Amino acid sequence: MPALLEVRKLNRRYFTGYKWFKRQYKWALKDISFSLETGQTLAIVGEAGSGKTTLARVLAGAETRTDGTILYRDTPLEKQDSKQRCRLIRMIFQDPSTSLNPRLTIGELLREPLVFNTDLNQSQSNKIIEDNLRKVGLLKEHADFYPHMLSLGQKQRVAIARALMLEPEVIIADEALADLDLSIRSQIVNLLLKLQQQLSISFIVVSQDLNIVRHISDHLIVMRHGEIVEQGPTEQLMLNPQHEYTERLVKQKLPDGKNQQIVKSTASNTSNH
Ligand SMILES: Nc1ncnc2c1ncn2[C@@H]1O[C@H](COP(=O)(O)OP(=O)(O)OP(=O)(O)O)[C@@H](O)[C@H]1O
Repeated sequence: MPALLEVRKLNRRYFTGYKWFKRQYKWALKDISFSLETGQTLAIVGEAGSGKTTLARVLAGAETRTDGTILYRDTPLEKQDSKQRCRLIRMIFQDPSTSLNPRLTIGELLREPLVFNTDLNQSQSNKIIEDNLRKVGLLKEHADFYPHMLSLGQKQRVAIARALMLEPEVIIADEALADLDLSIRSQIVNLLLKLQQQLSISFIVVSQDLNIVRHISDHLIVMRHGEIVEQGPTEQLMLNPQHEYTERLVKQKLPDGKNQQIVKSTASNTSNH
């Protein structure tokens, strides 16, 4: 069975200007290869500037790649039509306060992806909006609210509902939990795990927070200067890092990590994290 997503030798460079009349480039991604299975969570970690966001954006189609291949079930992603591709991979951003248009109600924000990508009528769309608000723990009445009327945690739930609207197979969360306080963050982690169990969604989670990463991910990619320095099962990488950089990262961000059990949580056992 082919992987849901397989990424082979992905590169992204940015033009940075001229030096002695020669074009100069910055390589944000160098020969990135990995695969993602259905219902699994892949976490991408690394210091600032290591290429995590660029990778997330290239995968989501928000950024072009310089070269390399992305296969969706053995077929190049670009062979999917653009609507199909939009449905396949959705993205959630760090700050819902800026990613949600303040002039639109929650209902209008959730309706947008349906309007652009489906032929559903008003009442069919209303039903999907209501269903997805419920799935993320909000009420159907929230459809009439504006973003500023919601807490940060509720806004991030709306962002998740918006990502769910087209029934994607992959959701990419770029530091989507970073701005939330600890208890709200636990609730959102729990929600993501519950959605994954119910809907078999695969997640790609970009995070600097190794505490979150170890609870949420099955596989881990460690990036540095645009390259993958190490990848493998999360537990294995955190308990027995092979690369000096991974070891340093684990020691730095998870000082007592090696003494703690590192397993992906299920929705039912995360309530006290
Ligand atoms: N549009 C661009 N033009 C030129 N360079 C860019 C551009 N976008 C990103 N870069 C560079 O590519 C590298 C990777 O950036 P990226 O934002 O992907 O890193 P990151 O790991 O997500 O960092 P952070 O954790 O700070 O978000 C950085 O050196 C950055 O300066």
